[in-house]
Amino acid sequence: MSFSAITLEEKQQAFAELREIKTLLSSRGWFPGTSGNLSIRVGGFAPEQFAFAVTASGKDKSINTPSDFLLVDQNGKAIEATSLKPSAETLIHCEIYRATGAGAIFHVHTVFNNVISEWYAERGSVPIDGVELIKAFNIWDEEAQIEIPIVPNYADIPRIAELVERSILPRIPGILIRKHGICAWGANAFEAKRHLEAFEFLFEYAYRLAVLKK
Ligand SMILES: CSCCC(=O)C(=O)COP(=O)(O)O
Ligand SMILES: [Zn+2]
Repeated sequence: MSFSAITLEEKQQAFAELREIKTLLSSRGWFPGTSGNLSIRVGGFAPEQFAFAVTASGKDKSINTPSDFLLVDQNGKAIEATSLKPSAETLIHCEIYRATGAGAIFHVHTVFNNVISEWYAERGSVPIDGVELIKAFNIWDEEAQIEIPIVPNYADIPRIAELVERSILPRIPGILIRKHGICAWGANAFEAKRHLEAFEFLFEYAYRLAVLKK
């Protein structure tokens, strides 16, 4: 398979966008202990054109270096010669791209997303009722009620990836992995960031409400 369709300019632009979002999210403490990963799609949707830029595995995401990102194909394999390893969770990104046609996927571990995923684990979703920020998902119903899906966490990433793909809900641009973190996506980096921020706001809201109700 040839990826000559991806220009150096496209690659550099995707890496620059990833660097910018990585720096911002890191300043919020959303990549504790090297956790988290980010990706942006490059090229078209035909299998021979499909590729995405993804964070390299195990890096301290609060530091910017010349070797933070690489390009991978639809199966998560590097498409250029590199000593870098793609994120250990790249297969989850592959499945989300396949299922949604997204342009960017951001994954972060926070205390609020971990606690709320455990609190609602048996229900299998986090309920959110009538909160204004649901509109960040382009859901404009009066007093909208949504459920944010939760999947179990496994050591075997392909197992998580398969479950994620099966659990995606059409209106909800994200999925929680239990006691692990959130994957949020969008048509591009701007939208994926908006969705991620809305999820994190809603998780904190749900957490604080649950505490007050106790
Ligand atoms: C110490 S974080 C454990 C792995 C993980 O959940 C994660 O998000 C980071 O993995 P990566 O390979 O993308 O660095
Ligand atoms: Zn993770």
